[in-house]
Amino acid sequence: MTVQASPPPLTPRCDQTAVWHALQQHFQRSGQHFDVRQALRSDAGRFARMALQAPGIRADFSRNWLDEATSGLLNDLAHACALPASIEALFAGAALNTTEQRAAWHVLLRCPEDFHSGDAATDAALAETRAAQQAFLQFAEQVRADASITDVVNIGIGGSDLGPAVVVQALEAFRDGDSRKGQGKRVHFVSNMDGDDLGLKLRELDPARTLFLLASKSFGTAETVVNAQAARAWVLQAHGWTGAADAASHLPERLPEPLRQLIARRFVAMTSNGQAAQAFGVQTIFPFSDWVGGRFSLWSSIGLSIAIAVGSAHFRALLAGAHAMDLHFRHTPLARNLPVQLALLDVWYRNFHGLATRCIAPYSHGLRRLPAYLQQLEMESNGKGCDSAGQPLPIATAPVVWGEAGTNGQHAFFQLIHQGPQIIPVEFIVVRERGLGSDAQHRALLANAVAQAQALTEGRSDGPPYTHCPGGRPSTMLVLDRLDPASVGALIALYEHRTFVAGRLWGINSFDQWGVELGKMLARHILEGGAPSKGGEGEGVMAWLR
Ligand SMILES: O=P(O)(O)OC[C@H]1O[C@](O)(CO)[C@@H](O)[C@@H]1O
Repeated sequence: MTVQASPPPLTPRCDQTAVWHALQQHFQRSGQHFDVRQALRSDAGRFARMALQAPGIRADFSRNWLDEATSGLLNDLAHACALPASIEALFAGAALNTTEQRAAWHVLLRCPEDFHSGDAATDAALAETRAAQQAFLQFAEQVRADASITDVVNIGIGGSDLGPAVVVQALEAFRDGDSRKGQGKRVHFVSNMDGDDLGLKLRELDPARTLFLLASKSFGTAETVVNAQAARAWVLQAHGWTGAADAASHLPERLPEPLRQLIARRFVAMTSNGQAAQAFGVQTIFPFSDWVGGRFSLWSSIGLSIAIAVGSAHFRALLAGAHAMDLHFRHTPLARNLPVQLALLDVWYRNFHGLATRCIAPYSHGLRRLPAYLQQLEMESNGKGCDSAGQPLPIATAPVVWGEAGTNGQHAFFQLIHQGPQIIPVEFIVVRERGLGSDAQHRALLANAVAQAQALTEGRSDGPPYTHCPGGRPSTMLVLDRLDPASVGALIALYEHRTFVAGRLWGINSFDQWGVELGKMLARHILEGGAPSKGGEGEGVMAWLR
């Protein structure tokens, strides 16, 4: 559905406010010399004062380079940038994606059944959204009940892969039954254009028992189209197709009726471009609105793989968790608002301390792909060099986000974080309740997370110099009570809102991705036989690849 979205509010960019200059002075005077180790030692109330609570998640900010003066100024900055107006604009469905004149209205997808906005256009969008949701959730239940299907393969990339993949992995414990006994579905994700991604999966699959979910907002993304075509060819060949192997020969109008029906049974699509999906041969299509951005789409029919894996009730619980975070974000004063405080910390570290990266360390096997998901969410949204008015930005924007599940990261890159010369803020994510392991295993895992945070702050100065760790290094700890649908929903919504807030402060349109488009355009050109750009290394490399 396309809605006539109102224009976004014109809010000041952070570096154009008077508070920015006050922050610069504060940084010069004292902010840059802040000693978190000293702050923790001298202030017994620091942890309690700096702890924040949001639905399903608690956050310890006390190990950050923040004092009251800094926090006060950062909160002033948020007000000076009219952040509350931006938050309202997000919820009102304003056209925040200015280059594409679209709203970024993913919050609407998680509104509970009984929610009425009181605004006719919003209620109409809600009604359409609910009908679409009902349809794909019903289908998910049908698939779950269909013993003839053992495997489901989601083919998509970027937001049409990472969001659902992270959630399915995180909620593995909620995927009922053993698929080998016909009690649940194995859910696979294929994204890479490299044929080995799909090829290796297909080796394990039975074409008569596999359902393909084609996840693509545009239904034009090269990786997804190529993989979908390869999957269609595989299904056709397995069912006796001896015709030509090229994709054009597999279009529905070229297939005999039984094979056309076969493709319609084996492939469904979640897309905003139903026409292209139909042309491919899909008949079961779950649409979603153009105001759902790719990296914010797991709440829409793009989340079908999640609903098949864990069931529609758990999918609704995921939405409810995200909605609870939406309410926190919309209604909590900025100083206690978790997404806002995380985004302000990003501004403080990136723009004042010059810290170029942030490490994500989920101490949870279920959340091991979260760093990859956040890379797209944060870097595709806020990795921009000009503001929404088209002006080049004189300030840094999104940090490089990276990471790995703890404790694996401890035995890989934590050495550099402890003793290397550059400072890398770490975001620990821990889950209080254990999963499948024993109590002892879980206690050891949590002890390691806390120990890392402590080691970063306290450091070490005894022993020979090579054992010294400077300490004083910043970290934040996010604590989930348990890894369940509601808290996973809340966690992802938290990151979405944090990304949005940082983007608004930097004056960025967080909802487009023109840099990615350039690469796509050039790849198409080269594939069609066009020469790579003149004068560079491009031609030489192409010669090697021929
Ligand atoms: O869902 P689509 O249209 O296939 O797009 C996939 C992904 O490609 C991008 O457009 C660019 O990476 C993402 O924003 C999006 O999530």
